[in-house]
Amino acid sequence: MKVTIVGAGNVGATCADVISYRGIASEVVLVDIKEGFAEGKAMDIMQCATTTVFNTQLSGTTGDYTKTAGSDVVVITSGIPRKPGMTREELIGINAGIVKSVADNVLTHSPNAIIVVVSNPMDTMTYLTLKATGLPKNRVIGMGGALDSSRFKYYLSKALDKPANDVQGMVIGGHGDTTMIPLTRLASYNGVPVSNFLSQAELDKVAADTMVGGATLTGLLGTSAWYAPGASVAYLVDSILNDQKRMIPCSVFLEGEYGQEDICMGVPCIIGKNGVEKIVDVQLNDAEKALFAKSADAVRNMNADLKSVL
Ligand SMILES: NC(=O)C1=CN([C@@H]2O[C@H](COP(=O)(O)OP(=O)(O)OC[C@H]3O[C@@H](n4cnc5c(N)ncnc54)[C@H](O)[C@@H]3O)[C@@H](O)[C@H]2O)C=CC1
Ligand SMILES: O=C([O-])CC(=O)C(=O)O
Repeated sequence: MKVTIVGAGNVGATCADVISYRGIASEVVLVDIKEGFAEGKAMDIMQCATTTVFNTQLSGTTGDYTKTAGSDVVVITSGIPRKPGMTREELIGINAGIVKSVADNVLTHSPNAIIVVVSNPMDTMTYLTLKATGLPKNRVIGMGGALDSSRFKYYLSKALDKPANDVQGMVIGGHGDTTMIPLTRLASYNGVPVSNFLSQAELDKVAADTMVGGATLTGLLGTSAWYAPGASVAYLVDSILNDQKRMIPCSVFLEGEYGQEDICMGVPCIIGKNGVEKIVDVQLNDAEKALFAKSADAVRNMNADLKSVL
């Protein structure tokens, strides 16, 4: 199976690295516009083949999309990341044009690919990709919920003082500092509701920390995060390529689900070889429904800014 990753920067290269050493795909092509950059990243990762022990064939190209031909999955990470103090939404002006032209280029050579959108503001970039390409909705998937959920589980595990892998939880809604919805009511420690162990104030803090998880890292690092984002993309790609049918919150096109239409937002999805195979309808309570509607209003406002590119 072949994966193309456009953008060989922090997130793209990390994703290529994880896909390679975990043997998720047989071939990975990295594409970037910076001369020699994707080639260099691919060569560096390939030189891990005998130490981390993998057989994935990784190559890089400066903008030659013929090398991406026949990809099963294309990941779009090209664009600028935010700096401390910025929101993801502020990136739309530059990233919309980049994402649209990249989507056109990849589809010319891989007309059957499933596209995973990572560039921010991710929900709006996913909507743009869907509208600009006219692809069926199962083949355009925004990655954000997998990452936000892994951060949620990290903060829950810290509050519980228990291993993160014993914690279950999910974040839905928009992938923004104020639009994410960590579902604390449904989170569990090995099946036992976390409310058995944590007070409401502790749960509220976990939710608040999760929502600004990306901003916290941006403040610490000077640019946005990449290890967990890259690994989260690889996790999603694994479920597609290996038809794992995992339930992963992803930003997908809604047509009435969760009370929303004509928008891409994070909801739990079954992800398999056909991309989005099902949207799982989780019964939200009234407070969660209100948060989802508010989140949708914010994402819809952002989508309105796409008028000049669509
Ligand atoms: N959805 C999510 O959960 C996450 C999204 N992001 C977003 O992913 C994007 C990438 O972040 P980083 O990798 O940290 O940035 P980065 O700056 O390290 O890498 C971006 C790369 O894209 C390349 N690029 C720009 N225009 C291009 C084009 N037209 N064609 C091919 N390559 C092009 C740049 O040369 C650069 O190497 C940002 O928009 C960031 O906000 C980052 C983390 C998580
Ligand atoms: O915070 C950012 O700008 C990058 C991102 O989406 C994340 O790490 O969640």
